[in-house]
Amino acid sequence: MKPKGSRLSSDCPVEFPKIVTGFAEEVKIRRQSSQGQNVDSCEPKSPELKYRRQRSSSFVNGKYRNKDLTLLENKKIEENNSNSRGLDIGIRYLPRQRELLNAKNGIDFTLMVAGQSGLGKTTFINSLFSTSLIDDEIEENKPIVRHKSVIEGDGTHLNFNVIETPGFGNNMDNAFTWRTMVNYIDEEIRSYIFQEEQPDRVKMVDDRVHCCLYFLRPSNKGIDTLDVVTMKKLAKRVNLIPVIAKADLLTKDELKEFKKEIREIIRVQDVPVCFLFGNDVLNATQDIFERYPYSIIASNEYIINEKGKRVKGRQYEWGNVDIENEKYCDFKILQKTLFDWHLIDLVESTEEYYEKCRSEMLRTRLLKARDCLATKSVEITEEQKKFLEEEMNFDDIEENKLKNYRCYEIINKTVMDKVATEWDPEFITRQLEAKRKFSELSNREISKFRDWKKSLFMEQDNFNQEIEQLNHKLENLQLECQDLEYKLLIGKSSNNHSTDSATLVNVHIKR
Ligand SMILES: Nc1nc2c(ncn2[C@@H]2O[C@H](COP(=O)(O)OP(=O)(O)OP(=O)(O)O)[C@@H](O)[C@H]2O)c(=O)[nH]1
Repeated sequence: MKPKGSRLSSDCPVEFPKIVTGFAEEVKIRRQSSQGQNVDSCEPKSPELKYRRQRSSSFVNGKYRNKDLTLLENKKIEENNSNSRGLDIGIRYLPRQRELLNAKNGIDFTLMVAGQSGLGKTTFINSLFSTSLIDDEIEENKPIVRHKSVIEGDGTHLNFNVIETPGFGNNMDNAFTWRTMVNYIDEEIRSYIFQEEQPDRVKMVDDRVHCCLYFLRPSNKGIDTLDVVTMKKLAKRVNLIPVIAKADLLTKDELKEFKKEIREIIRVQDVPVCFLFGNDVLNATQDIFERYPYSIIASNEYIINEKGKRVKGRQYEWGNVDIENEKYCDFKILQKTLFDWHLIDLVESTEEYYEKCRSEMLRTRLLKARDCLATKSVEITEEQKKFLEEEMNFDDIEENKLKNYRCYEIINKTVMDKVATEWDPEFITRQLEAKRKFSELSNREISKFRDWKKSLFMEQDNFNQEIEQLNHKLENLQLECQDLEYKLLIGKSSNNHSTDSATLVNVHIKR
């Protein structure tokens, strides 16, 4: 059984992180490879990118010295600087101080692994570090599972969160399966905005998603519609990087073709990769745009590679595959992209996106306050109503200054959650569908009622006609009776010879 606290449902914000002790080993591997052959082939060409990588790398490793120089040379530079008679006292040490501070505080990084079931997402996460972060027993009934870990190494640490989406795409109707992930990403942003408004911000939980690796099934038949739709939805709110899972199931040529095909589909379908980077850092992050989709082979098993080293790899009847060998897949490059080269780019771009969401949400709250005065869609007290009516200027929001905060208080998280639900595409589609069904049903009932009314009128007509015919018959019978009576009277009078002719005439006239 998995240890309690390492995996919790999305609705529980309090978690106990898992501390990974194997990171030092991982750093060592990284250092070895940075001096060795593997990384050389993917050295950045532009000086800017080189600088950014150095910056990211020295940050992650907790270093604040120039990596190209020895410790002694660094010390000499420092001494020279301190002997420069105060001429260069200034801001030149700020970056170093910032690096030290970052190294001390560590950094929060949340990675979402999305994609259809069984593509090796869990195995990939567990392959990243020398210790497994996720236990294999997954509770299928939870749509979002969060794993928290603290990765320690070289005097700094990384609060690494992994968001898994087990069972994605397993439903009969997958029309809105993407909504769970999209809602999670949006909700984390929303809840961070509201946490920032709290007086005590020490215990803030930051689970904003910085990057989403989207796992694509290895095939030579393109991408499923579900994957295209989901990537489209995710790409607008998170740095999305598509990856080809289980790349060992394709031959080298098939993999090359499949990569080309995916790039074409992504271009045609307009799915932006790492959308939050914007254009400013495009040069620095160009390698992601050039390389995607990354092909991955993942494994938690160890093998002995060609150099006799114990490495993570997969064993086949025909031989072994070292997953870190760039000849077979992009596992190592992706690992470096995420943790060595672009970690800060991913976090900072998400921060920028968050700022945009924040200002958008605050504006929405003010507009909602104006709407609720007009439509009474939110329950507010008389006092609040008076404040909104008399003191707020909704035409020029900036004019209100601090009064806006009072308004934010009235339109709180509960109201915004309701608004989010009302804007939810599934909610809207289901609402429209329900309306359509209701109108279909009521139209059917109305037409049934009309038919029934018509048949009733027809029956009534028939009855009226029958009544008329019966009346007619009755009248005829009455006439016949009177005729008979008359004839009877005439017969009697001729027999008696005393019949008063005037009376007979009267009777006849009456008839
Ligand atoms: N051939 C091959 N098999 C892999 C690879 N990665 C993972 N697997 C295998 O695929 C199976 C499923 O892997 P998981 O990591 O559980 O897949 P998942 O995407 O997490 O699955 P869900 O949790 O259901 O979403 C396991 O048997 C893994 O050993 C790979 O790169 N190549």
